Amino acid sequence: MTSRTGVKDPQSVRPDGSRATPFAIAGVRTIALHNVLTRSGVLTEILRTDWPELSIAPRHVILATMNPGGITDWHRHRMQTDHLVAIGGTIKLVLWDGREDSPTHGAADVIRMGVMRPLIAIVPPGVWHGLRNESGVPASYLNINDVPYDHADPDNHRLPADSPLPPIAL
Ligand SMILES: Cc1cn([C@H]2C[C@H](O)[C@@H](COP(=O)(O)OP(=O)(O)O[C@H]3O[C@H](C)C(=O)[C@H](O)[C@H]3O)O2)c(=O)[nH]c1=O
Repeated sequence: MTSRTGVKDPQSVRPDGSRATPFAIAGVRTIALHNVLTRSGVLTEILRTDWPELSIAPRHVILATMNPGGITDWHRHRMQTDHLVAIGGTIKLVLWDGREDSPTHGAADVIRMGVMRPLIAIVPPGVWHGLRNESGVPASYLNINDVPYDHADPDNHRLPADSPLPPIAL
């Protein structure tokens, strides 16, 4: 209930800036990336196959650019595990667990992605997800995954961006 004193903030981050709470959806996680200041600018390692946190063999990489305010459909994959990395602009990634056999079925999460605090957001198969470009400029991301895209039989199932089914808005 809202009182005249307002609603107190819960803890959202730890003193080191990491998330204070685990993700609600089983299997959703992030890998922190690190910017290195160089003589000429900034350098960021995006992915190394010798990282122990990496649980896929990367086999397909796409670069996608979203227009300012652009939004994708809700979609999910049967086989591929998306590894999403924002490389320009600010992107809101919204996730909803549609896996009937999941212990967190119905749960939702939000991950904000941008180059200021780079990360890999990992989306397991079966988890509905959609992206919104929250910045006023084009926003780009890489999707690194483990199943080469099949043009004749795409591993994509969709709901409209404004579907009333998810418990959370894109
Ligand atoms: C993924 C892909 C797509 N395409 C073609 C097929 C369509 O004509 C067009 C757009 O693809 P799609 O409608 O799948 O794009 P989004 O809905 O933005 O979704 C994409 O970005 C989100 C975050 C995802 O997780 C998907 O894996 C990825 O498909 O590019 C290709 O030619 N090659 C490819 O590898």
